Amino acid sequence: MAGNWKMNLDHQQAISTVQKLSWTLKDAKHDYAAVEVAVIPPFTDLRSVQTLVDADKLEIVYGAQDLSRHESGAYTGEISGTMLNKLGCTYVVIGHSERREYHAESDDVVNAKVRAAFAHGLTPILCVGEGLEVRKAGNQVSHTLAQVEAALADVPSEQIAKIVIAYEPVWAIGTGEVATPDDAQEVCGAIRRVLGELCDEGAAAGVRVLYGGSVKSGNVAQIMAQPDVDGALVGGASLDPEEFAKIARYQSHVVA
Ligand SMILES: O=C(CO)COP(=O)(O)O
Repeated sequence: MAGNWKMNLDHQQAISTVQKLSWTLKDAKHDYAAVEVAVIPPFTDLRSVQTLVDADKLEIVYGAQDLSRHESGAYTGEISGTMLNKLGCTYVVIGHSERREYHAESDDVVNAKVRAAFAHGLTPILCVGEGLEVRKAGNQVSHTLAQVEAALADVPSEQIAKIVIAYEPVWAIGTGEVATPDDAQEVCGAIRRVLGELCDEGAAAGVRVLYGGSVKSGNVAQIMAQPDVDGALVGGASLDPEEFAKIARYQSHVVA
């Protein structure tokens, strides 16, 4: 379960949020081996989160929301994979729809960033998903698979086996309009099939495919019950540590 904070919470708020998340999960005796918990704060929070996680030996992992495709140099405002690695990041979100839309990130840029992440020992959380027009036309599967294939062009199969893919239908992000469990399964299942073609079926079975878009504690269990949904990339609901802890603990509130 990964919490994408987007442009919310400064470094002081980050410390109290991660502390509360960790206490809540500790009280509930959360099994981190069963459900990994990651936070994805803004760049300016990462050093504070690293210091807290290291000092208190927390099992929560963390990552960044973007990285530069470049190694170093005259790229004002950009952050390299080397820098994120040094901050102890496990993950980096790549190709979020907000970056594709507001920063004109093309599939080529996304592909270069995926390769840069792997080159620096970071696990990409590659975001893909269709907008409303594509969904209305019924082309969500072909659109999303084309994004996956473009993002993974020339990425070696050993690396593809380690990637995390987040299917985030754009019309479900921040709208309260959650995709139905069947909608999520349709595209997540198709993503896994194409991963099987790009590496092999065994490796594809082990890739974590997440769903993202208006996930809350009240709807996460039905989505997680789908065979090809392995986790969630949570936006708004991850800003509240108690709510995010409930999402991570979805197994404890499944009604049998
Ligand atoms: O974009 C998302 C996560 O990356 C989803 O955001 P919301 O959970 O706020 O809809």
